[in-house]
Amino acid sequence: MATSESCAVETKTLPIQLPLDFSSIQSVPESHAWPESNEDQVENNGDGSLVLPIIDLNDPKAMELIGYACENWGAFQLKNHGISKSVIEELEVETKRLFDLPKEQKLKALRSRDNPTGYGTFWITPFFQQRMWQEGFTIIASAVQDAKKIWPNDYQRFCDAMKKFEDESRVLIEKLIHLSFKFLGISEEEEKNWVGPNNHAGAIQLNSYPICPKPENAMGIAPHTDTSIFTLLHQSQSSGLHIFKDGSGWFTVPLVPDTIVINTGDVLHMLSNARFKSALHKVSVNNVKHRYSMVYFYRPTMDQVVSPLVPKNNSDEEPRFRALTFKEYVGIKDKYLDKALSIVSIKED
Ligand SMILES: O=C(O)CCC(=O)C(=O)O
Ligand SMILES: [Fe+2]
Repeated sequence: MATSESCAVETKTLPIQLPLDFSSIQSVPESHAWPESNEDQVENNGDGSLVLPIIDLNDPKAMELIGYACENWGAFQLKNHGISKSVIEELEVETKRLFDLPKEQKLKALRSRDNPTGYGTFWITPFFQQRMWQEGFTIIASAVQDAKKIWPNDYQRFCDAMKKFEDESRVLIEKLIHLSFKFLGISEEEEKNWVGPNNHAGAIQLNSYPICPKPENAMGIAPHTDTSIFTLLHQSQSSGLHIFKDGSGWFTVPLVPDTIVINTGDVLHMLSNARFKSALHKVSVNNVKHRYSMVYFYRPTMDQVVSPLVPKNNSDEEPRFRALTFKEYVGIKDKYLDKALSIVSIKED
């Protein structure tokens, strides 16, 4: 991974808020009550007519299928993704070991204004009045520093599990970049600027959603898009991720054994000149199972310039976004959240 300076997931300007001590909670407190959270949570795929694509990476048509999914959904579930079962198992064990600790223990690695890594609430929390039913742990570059604060003598297995997850995730995402760039007609020469150790920054986000006494009144994570190129996500124990499809509404991403969820983020949306969606997604909670998710974000480095790559191959198409460094985009997103993409878009006269 790159240095922490070059891939902050969290902002340095927003206030730090403490997660709730879920272990002692019997009801949803006022601070965490979302009266309307479920009003728009209608299932649209109940009749099975339209479901998030499940793609086999070994399919000879994988490139077209991935391109089609990115254009229409901004997301898909992937089979034969190459992330080993043992890596996922260790990741689950270590994530659970972390979040099962008493709150005081986790607070030893609480994020601060100057350090965007470690334990805390989801980064969009300050944008909402109500709080979310979630606690998280962010890893940038290396987990060692934060893990040592929590387990001074027993941090290595946590760090090893995270490193293996990151290494295999990176390999997979670079394959997906190759296929999706090819689909978009972006040259292999250009692709070299977006892959490899010096041209990306990775981050891991571990999320825990404890059992909630009144899930219809709570929100796991509020709707947002990721700032990444691609995001890779493993949902553990229970489904709960929902993706918004234009013209149709919210879809639940079911738990499908041996698949991993992939979604496109804001940067790929911009690179593709808005041909690929940046998937709007949110998380619901439940009253039966403690849910966990383990997420890997593949992002550019802070100094990389993001601008639409497609028009270079197609002179008829006007760029829809202005060129800016990734650092500038992260700053805009930290300030304006869901308005960020429209702020950097070039308005038609
Ligand atoms: O828990 C999930 O399924 C989604 C998490 C998420 O959206 C994120 O970490 O950005
Ligand atoms: Fe997300």
